[in-house]
Amino acid sequence: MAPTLSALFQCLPNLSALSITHYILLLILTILLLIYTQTRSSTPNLGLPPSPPSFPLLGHLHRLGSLPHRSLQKLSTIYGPIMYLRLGTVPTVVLSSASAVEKLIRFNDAALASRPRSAVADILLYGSTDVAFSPYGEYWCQVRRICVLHLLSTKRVQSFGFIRDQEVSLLIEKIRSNGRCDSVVNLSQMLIKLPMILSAAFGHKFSDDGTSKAHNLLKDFSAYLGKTLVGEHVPCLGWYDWSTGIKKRMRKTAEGLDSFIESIIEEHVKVKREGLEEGKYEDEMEGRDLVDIMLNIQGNCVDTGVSLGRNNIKAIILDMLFAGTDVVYTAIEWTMAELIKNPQEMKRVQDEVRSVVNTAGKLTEELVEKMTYLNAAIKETFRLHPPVPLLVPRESTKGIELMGYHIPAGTRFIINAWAIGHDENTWERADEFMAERFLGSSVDYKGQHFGLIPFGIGRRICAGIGFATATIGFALATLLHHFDWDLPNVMKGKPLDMSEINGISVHKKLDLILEAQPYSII
Ligand code: HEM
Repeated sequence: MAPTLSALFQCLPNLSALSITHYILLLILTILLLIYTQTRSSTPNLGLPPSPPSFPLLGHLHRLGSLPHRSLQKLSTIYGPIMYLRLGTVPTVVLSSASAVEKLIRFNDAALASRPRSAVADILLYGSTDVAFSPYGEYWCQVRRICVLHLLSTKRVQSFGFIRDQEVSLLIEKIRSNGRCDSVVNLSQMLIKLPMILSAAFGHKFSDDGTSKAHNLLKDFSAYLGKTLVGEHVPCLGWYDWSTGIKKRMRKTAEGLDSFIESIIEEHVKVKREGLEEGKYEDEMEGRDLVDIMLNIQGNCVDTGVSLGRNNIKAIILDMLFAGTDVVYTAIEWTMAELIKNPQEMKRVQDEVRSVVNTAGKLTEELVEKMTYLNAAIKETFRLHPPVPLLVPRESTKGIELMGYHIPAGTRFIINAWAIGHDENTWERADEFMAERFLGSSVDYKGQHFGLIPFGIGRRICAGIGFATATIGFALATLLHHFDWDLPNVMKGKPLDMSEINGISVHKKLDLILEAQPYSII
């Protein structure tokens, strides 16, 4: 399959924003590249995995398209579950099957525990000093440990149960009061205002305005983290990023988020200062939120071995903020969309939730854990719509032998969790939503079953699985218990639009607008 002109243009974002001069420049460049387009296979015989034809200079960048998880999955049906791509100058291996990932992680977890340097993460995450993008090493180990210990451990997650309860009750109240005028609800817009992580991690109450503002910035943050900067991959085309103004826009988003996080930190500093002045502030960690704890550790590396500066703290807060709001909300939205698309599944889940709650008298997180059909529906959604479909890229720190190929150190690894979830070799009727496939099955998403890896795998697996699943399960059970959900009359009989919009987390493109009828026990 020869690379096409239109395919090339797909990889270059925001072309519509370009002037005619840029188009002409690009056209000339493209023609030059086409003149030099070579052979059907660009893989030199170095024992590397199969590779599609490529352009000189751009390599396979143009193959990513606007939804890379889908483009790469299509390519994998031709070139196999392990493919070699050259993204500009960046050697990249893409894995698209459970068995390929299992072989990779079982034997090479440590060699694959680092992240590649990313110019986007450097701009947005204070030089990649957060947990998710920092390279493997002592700093990563310590900051991950701090987050797990003080925010994400099972004990801490349980202790935030009352916050989830409060926030979800508020959401239900908002939907009810909206329903007094109109039973049609923009559920997506309601969900983005669920500020559970804000309250849990930052001990902070935000207005609807505050959470909406933060959410809009986080939406851009996600979109940028999912982008491929041309100049990062092909340094001599760095002018292209400059000409589109993308870096300038990224910096603006970073500044917006910075001032939001500064306000959180400043409030903590003020409370601490006032407390100390009044002799009421105790230094013990128990009961303090993550920001307090990091401020206490700031500049003091005796206990932890790392010294946290203000920017490090902000980077870590941003990680938690993004994962705890945007990614969690994405999962709830996809599950509701699938249940609406599959009314029989909706009925089974809702019958289960209501029967459990009606018997117990009140919904609790312990009860949610026991709701087998609801939990099966959540797993099925993670399979079909992993919120972070390409996980977060890895980079090999030493040479690896994998499936008969030799992959040198310094190679980027993309693991396509979306392709794995849609793989007919692992899943029967893979494109259908069938929650019951998980009933009585031990398959879960905690990194032991390589066919279902929405939270990743190995030592860089998501640190917030407990927080995420407690929030998602409780929010969904409450929504399904309190309301009957359907499409609004004008949309009935039409297929629900499930288009996606790209980012590091992949959202539903269109808001989920539903009719919510309050449920009452007769
Ligand atoms: C549905 C919700 C979520 C999904 C699908 C998700 C998914 C992921 C994925 C795919 C990774 C990369 C794993 C890898 O490289 O193998 C990751 C990393 C991470 N996640 Fe989550 N996540 C979710 C929620 C959360 C929450 C609520 C938090 C914390 C508040 C969190 C904190 C983290 C952190 C700190 C990392 C970086 C781990 C590391 O690099 O060591 N996540 N997550």
